Amino acid sequence: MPDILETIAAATRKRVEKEKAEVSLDQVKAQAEAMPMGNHSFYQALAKPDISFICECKQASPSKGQIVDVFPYVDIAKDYEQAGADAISVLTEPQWFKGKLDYLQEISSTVSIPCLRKDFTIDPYMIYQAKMYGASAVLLIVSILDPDEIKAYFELAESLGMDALVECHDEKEVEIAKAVGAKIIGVNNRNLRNFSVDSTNCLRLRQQVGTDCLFVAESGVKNHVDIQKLEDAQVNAVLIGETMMKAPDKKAMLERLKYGQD
Ligand SMILES: O=C(O)c1ccccc1NCC(=O)[C@H](O)[C@H](O)COP(=O)(O)O
Repeated sequence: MPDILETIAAATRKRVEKEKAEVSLDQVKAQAEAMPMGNHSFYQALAKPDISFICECKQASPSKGQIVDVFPYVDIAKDYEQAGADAISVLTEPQWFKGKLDYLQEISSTVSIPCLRKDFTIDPYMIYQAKMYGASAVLLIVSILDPDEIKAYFELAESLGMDALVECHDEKEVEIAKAVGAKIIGVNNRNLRNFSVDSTNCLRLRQQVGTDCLFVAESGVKNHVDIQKLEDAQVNAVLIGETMMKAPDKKAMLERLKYGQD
């Protein structure tokens, strides 16, 4: 029986085929290539000496179902920026995360910090779309791509002036990410096949990733103690979804995460 990740990847393949029938690859490619190189570097936003915060805009997820009922995504993104987020992750997957490419376009044209297109990239078409809709970076999940695809997609993103967050979950995937020359490696604490979250996963893989590339810790981050452990492990950035989405006051939550209770 296919697991959720395979199910989402298969649904994404179908979705992309439908989108290609509406707007051809040639059209998307021409539009993406005609766009200027972006002003907001995802890599630079994560490379500062202190830990960087990537705050996520998502209404739902497969593991949590509906996270928030009301989803004023542009206001949420503006709040993230004002609260001091370094980058914003925007879910564009429609079925399980209730995301949209339009959200990416509206958010990226409103804020002045880089936006990541958070989706299940399985086709170059999605990378051209990401550029068209204002992304500064795309997500490449190692477990749904083969190494040649990761390398080709990573190079395509760079040729369009974007970065790639190459996401891993275990040692084998980190080896693959390093071998293709990933410049930003994310380690997900969430096992995307069974939803279990182990907050020690990124700490365990920190050394293996090394310091030649940036390291992003993903999922399950709840409080200042979690952040302190990541800082101690010299993690460059942290990607936080549910905790930020559920916080009524984004600025207060980001301050609590950074500095602890006041
Ligand atoms: O979150 C899920 O249920 C999920 C299931 C299958 C594939 C991907 C999934 N989530 C993507 C993510 O990893 C998170 O959106 C991201 O890292 C933020 O996690 P969190 O802070 O725990 O919301």
